[in-house]
Amino acid sequence: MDKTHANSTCSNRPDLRGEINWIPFDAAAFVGSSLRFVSGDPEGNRFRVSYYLDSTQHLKAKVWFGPETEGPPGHAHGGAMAAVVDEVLGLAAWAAGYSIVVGNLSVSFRNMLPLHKVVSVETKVVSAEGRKIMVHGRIYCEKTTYAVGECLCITIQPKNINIR
Ligand SMILES: CCCCCCCCCCCCCCCC(=O)SCCNC(=O)CCNC(=O)[C@H](O)C(C)(C)COP(=O)(O)OP(=O)(O)OC[C@H]1O[C@@H](n2cnc3c(N)ncnc32)[C@H](O)[C@@H]1OP(=O)(O)O
Repeated sequence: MDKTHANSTCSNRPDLRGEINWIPFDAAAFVGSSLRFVSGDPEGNRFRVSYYLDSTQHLKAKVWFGPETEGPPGHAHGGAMAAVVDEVLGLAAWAAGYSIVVGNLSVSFRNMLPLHKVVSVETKVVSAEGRKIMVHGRIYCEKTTYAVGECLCITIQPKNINIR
């Protein structure tokens, strides 16, 4: 699949191509292969995820919510959306150069997310004060916002985590 061409439509097929000027970001090469819960099964029926950096170096993701993310009939479980926000916003801090774990995560669910939908996740590191890195982001497709997240990340010593 060519991930370099624009795709701004809300297809029901898991087309995870990025938008114009997004550059593929290899999360496993960057932080190791431990991120299996959300992005570790690219052929599975839970999530399928592709990561990118946009032209301003902010981390973006295209995420397909498969049938195994179901909560309300036909729609994604809130925990599934929260898991995506947790991973993508945490990874955004890593991509910005901070070795972190997530200390506190706030997720506001704004619209029900239909299963089989490809959505985008945008992120922004909004502050860095001492060990506290604040990352904001949201899950959206075109004009619809499904969830908004605020993620307080705490820096750790890299030796406290083993990369696999
Ligand atoms: C070499 C590379 C390895 C690579 C490796 C790959 C990793 C690849 C990652 C990919 C991207 C991640 C994607 C998934 C992200 C997760 O899901 S991470 C998993 C979920 N999170 C956790 O399990 C974290 C569990 N919590 C902890 O381990 C510890 O509480 C923490 C967060 C490390 C903090 O503990 P601590 O180091 O003892 O620090 P502590 O002195 O308590 O707090 C430091 C400061 O932070 C504040 N703080 C701490 N926790 C909180 C909180 N929950 N709320 C508010 N403030 C807090 C404190 O108030 C304190 O503030 P100040 O007093 O300095 O003003």
